[in-house]
Amino acid sequence: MATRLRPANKKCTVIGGSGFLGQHMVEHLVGKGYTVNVFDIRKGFDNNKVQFFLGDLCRKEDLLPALEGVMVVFHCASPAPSSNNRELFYAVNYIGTKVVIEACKEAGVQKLVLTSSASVVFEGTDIKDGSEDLPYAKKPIDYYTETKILQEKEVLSANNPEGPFLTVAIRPHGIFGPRDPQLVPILVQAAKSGKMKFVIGDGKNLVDFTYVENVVHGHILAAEQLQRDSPLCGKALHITNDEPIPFWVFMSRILIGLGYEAPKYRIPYWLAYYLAFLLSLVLMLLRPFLIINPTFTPMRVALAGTFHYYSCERAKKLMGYKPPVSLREAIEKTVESYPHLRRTA
Ligand SMILES: NC(=O)C1=CN([C@@H]2O[C@H](COP(=O)(O)OP(=O)(O)OC[C@H]3O[C@@H](n4cnc5c(N)ncnc54)[C@H](O)[C@@H]3O)[C@@H](O)[C@H]2O)C=CC1
Ligand SMILES: CC(C)CCC[C@@H](C)[C@H]1CC[C@H]2C3=C(CC[C@]12C)[C@@]1(C)CCC(=O)C[C@@H]1CC3
Repeated sequence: MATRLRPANKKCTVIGGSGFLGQHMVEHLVGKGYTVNVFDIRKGFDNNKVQFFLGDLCRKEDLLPALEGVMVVFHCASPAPSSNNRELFYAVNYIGTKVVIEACKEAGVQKLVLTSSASVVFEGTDIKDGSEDLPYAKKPIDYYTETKILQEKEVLSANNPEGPFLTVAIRPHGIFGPRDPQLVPILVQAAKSGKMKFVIGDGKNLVDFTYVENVVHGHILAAEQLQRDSPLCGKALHITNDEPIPFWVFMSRILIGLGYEAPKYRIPYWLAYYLAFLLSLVLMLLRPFLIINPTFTPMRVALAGTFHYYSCERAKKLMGYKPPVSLREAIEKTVESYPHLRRTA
């Protein structure tokens, strides 16, 4: 196994460090004795142990000051997946990532760890224990995923041990945990407005949900073990909780934990998908007059009604990954962290 980073090499930058995953990354890195720079378009929190650099990753001149003397860059910035802004996804995830690579090389950064997504291979049909060797989706489920594919390809092909500039992509799936602005808040909002009554499909489809601290652990392991001649160089690695769970069991545990009822009726998958598709067409036609962001989108129905879980054998074998937090503990910690979303009478 490769040697760990020496203290002198422990200066890093977290691009997207104000976001959900980014903030957890920063806390763990500081706890492990790293000197941490945060680069983001917004300041998401206060911490006098880290240095903030505010700017747009699409601008090299904004990035360069945040990369001075830095050995490792973690790139976990992206526009929110629920956004409809195609131009923004392309500009930030694809063009912006090329700028990140250029800036890293210019600043002498030696390692780039990208937060990719396991969804880069998902086309809306079942994936069971999928490995990293599955081909990229030819028809990605949305534009966010299309640009995550372009981004990952850029980062992995930039790997150049001679540089040395070493790259690796971490592919988590369904990240959840304290302070997540997406999964639990959207679920609770849907429950509050009476929309969480139906299980889509037969409820048996297994999905990976990954606790944020396990995702952080996977990133830090990869950074520390990314060395010239390491088998991690230029590779993508799934990082999951390694405990796939039926989608609706997971959702029900969160809902019940927060005092809401679990969905109890069934709707066939194809019916839910076509209803969501029809709704999205109607809302598209209405867009010049009225903007509504629906809870049920074809993409969410596909995520809720199909099997999609991934093998993390490669991460186990190549870097000794083992999720530190079990799913049971992760759900408990998550539920406890949202007292403000708990049902009141
Ligand atoms: N949340 C999830 O379930 C999953 C997320 N991912 C990936 O993990 C990464 C982190 O996601 P989250 O923390 O959930 O998202 P987030 O939205 O909480 O954080 C993203 C951060 O990127 C920043 N950002 C966006 N555009 C920027 C720009 N042009 N310049 C500088 N900073 C910019 C935002 O201000 C935000 O702080 C993303 O790359 C996402 O694609 C992958 C798999 C699953
Ligand atoms: C209303 C319900 C049908 C579902 C509510 C929960 C959803 C908001 C989440 C369930 C699976 C999640 C997920 C993502 C976002 C939030 C969910 C759709 C991602 C799309 C986030 C970005 C990725 O890279 C992939 C994720 C897959 C799972």
